[in-house]
Amino acid sequence: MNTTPSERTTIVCAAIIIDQHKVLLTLRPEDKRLGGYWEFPGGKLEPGEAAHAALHRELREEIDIRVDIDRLLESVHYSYEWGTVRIDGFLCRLAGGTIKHLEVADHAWVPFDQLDNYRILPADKPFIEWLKKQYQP
Ligand SMILES: Nc1nc2c([nH]c(=O)n2[C@@H]2O[C@H](COP(=O)(O)OP(=O)(O)OP(=O)(O)O)[C@@H](O)[C@H]2O)c(=O)[nH]1
Repeated sequence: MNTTPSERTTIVCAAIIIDQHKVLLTLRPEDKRLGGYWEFPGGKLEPGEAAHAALHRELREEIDIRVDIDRLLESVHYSYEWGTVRIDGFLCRLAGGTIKHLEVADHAWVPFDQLDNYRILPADKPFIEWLKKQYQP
């Protein structure tokens, strides 16, 4: 049976958490696919799971924080050699907790004008470009 492109797309939620003109990036562990790249915390939706619920779950599992979700910034489609992802990037504010490295190798609060210094997953480019536009020297 043929599958449509949407059936082959992995849906991922990502939290773009902004605090005092800095954004939170997390470092993927070396033993994961695309290890060593920086990304926004988040992950794959489980079957039947809503995006907001997935985001809260992933943030608890990966770094043990809580957020308030403001809005969906953008859905980005990107094809890696192993498959296509749709990343739903949500603008968020920190609501509680202290960051722990439960499933990440490191974290950084990055000023928008220093994002180019980080090796970030290529799919995240539209989010990065949007953040850089928010920086007004
Ligand atoms: N969390 C996250 N994933 C991203 C981003 N950008 C991006 O391309 N991805 C891709 O989306 C997928 C998310 O998978 P993941 O490995 O983080 O999710 P997960 O924790 O649920 O997966 P796992 O249970 O297989 O370990 C990965 O293929 C990752 O490369 C991003 O900014 N944040």
